Amino acid sequence: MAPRPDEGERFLDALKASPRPGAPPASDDAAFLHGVGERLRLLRARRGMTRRILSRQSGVSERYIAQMEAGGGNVSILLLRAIARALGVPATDLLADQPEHAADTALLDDLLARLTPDQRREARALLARHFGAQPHPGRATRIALIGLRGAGKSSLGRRLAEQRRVPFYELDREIEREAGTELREIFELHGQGGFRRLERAALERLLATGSGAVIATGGSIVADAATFALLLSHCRTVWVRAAPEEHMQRVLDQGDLRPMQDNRQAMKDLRAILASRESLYARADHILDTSGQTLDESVNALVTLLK
Ligand SMILES: Nc1ncnc2c1ncn2[C@@H]1O[C@H](COP(=O)(O)OP(=O)(O)O)[C@@H](O)[C@H]1O
Ligand SMILES: O=C(O)C1=C[C@@H](OP(=O)(O)O)[C@@H](O)[C@H](O)C1
Ligand SMILES: [Mg+2]
Repeated sequence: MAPRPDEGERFLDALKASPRPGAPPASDDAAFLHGVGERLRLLRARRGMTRRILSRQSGVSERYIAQMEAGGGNVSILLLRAIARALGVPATDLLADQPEHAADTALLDDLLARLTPDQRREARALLARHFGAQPHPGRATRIALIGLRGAGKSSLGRRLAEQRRVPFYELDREIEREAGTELREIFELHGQGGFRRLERAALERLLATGSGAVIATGGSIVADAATFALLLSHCRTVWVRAAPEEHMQRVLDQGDLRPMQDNRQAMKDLRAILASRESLYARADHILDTSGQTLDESVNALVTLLK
C-alpha cells in the first residue's frame, strides 16, 4: 500500500511543541485560549494528524492552526466547528477538558437515550442494586420537591414537613442566607453563574445538617446538572406538576400580575420552559399531579405517595 503523502511527518509534527509561555498566562482570557490550544494539539497528536493535513481537511490555514495551538488565536465559532469536524470530535471537546471515560459515557448515554423515562429510572435502580451502591445516608427521610413555579412546592412542602414533624427548607431562602442578600441582587451582582454556585453551596450545607427534612427547591434547579445530580442522589424527590394553565393561574392568584401584560406570550414562555425541563423533572423518584386538585387533596396524595 502506498504511504499517504504526509505519513513521514505525521507524528513528528503533531508532537512538536508549539511555543508555550513559560509563566502562566496573566488573564483569564489568555488562560482559556491557551487551554483550547493545548487540547487542539493533543487531539491532533492522538490522531497522528499533521497541521498540513488538518489544514487541508478543515480549510483553516496552517499558520492559523499553529497560532491557535500556541494559545494566540481567538478563533471564530465557524472555524472552531470546521477544525472539530476535521478532527472528528464535537466542538465542545476543544472548549473544555473532557473526562477520560468519555467513550464509556457516550455508549451509556446512547443506550439510555433509547429508553423511556420510566425505563431510565428502572435502569438506575438496577445498576445501583447490581453494583451494591448503597443509598446516601438519610436519603429515605430527606424529601425534595421539584417542579415549575406555581406547582405547589412551597405550599405542599410546608404542610408535608408539619405532618412528618421535620424541618422545612425553602432552598431559595437558604441561597439568600448564603449570600446575605436577595435573589434579585444575587442575579444583578453575580449573574447566573454566581447564583448557581450559591445554590450548590446552600444545598450542600442543607445535606450536611443530618437527615429528616423537606426541601422546596427553585424551579430551575434542573438547569445545573451537578447540583441536580446531588439532589437526586441525596433526597427522595417528587416532581410536583400541574397543567400549564393552572401554573399560570396560581402565579396570577398569588398577585404576580406581570404575566398579564402579555398573556399570550407569557403562556407561550411558560409552555416552552416546561417543555425544556420536563425530561429532567421526570427523573424524580415520584410524580404528583396536582391538576384539578385542592391544596388539601394534594397534601393527602403527597403524604400517601411517600408512605
Ligand atoms: N392542588 C394544589 N396543590 C398545590 N398548590 C395548590 C393547589 N391548588 C392550588 N394551589 C395554590 O397554588 C399556589 C402554589 O404556589 P407555591 O406553593 O408557591 O408553588 P411553588 O413553590 O411551586 O412555586 C399556592 O397559592 C397554592 O395554595
Ligand atoms: O422556575 C424558575 O425558573 C424559578 C422559580 C422560582 O422558584 P419557585 O419555583 O419556588 O417559584 C425562583 O427560583 C426563580 O424565580 C426561578
Ligand atoms: Mg416556591
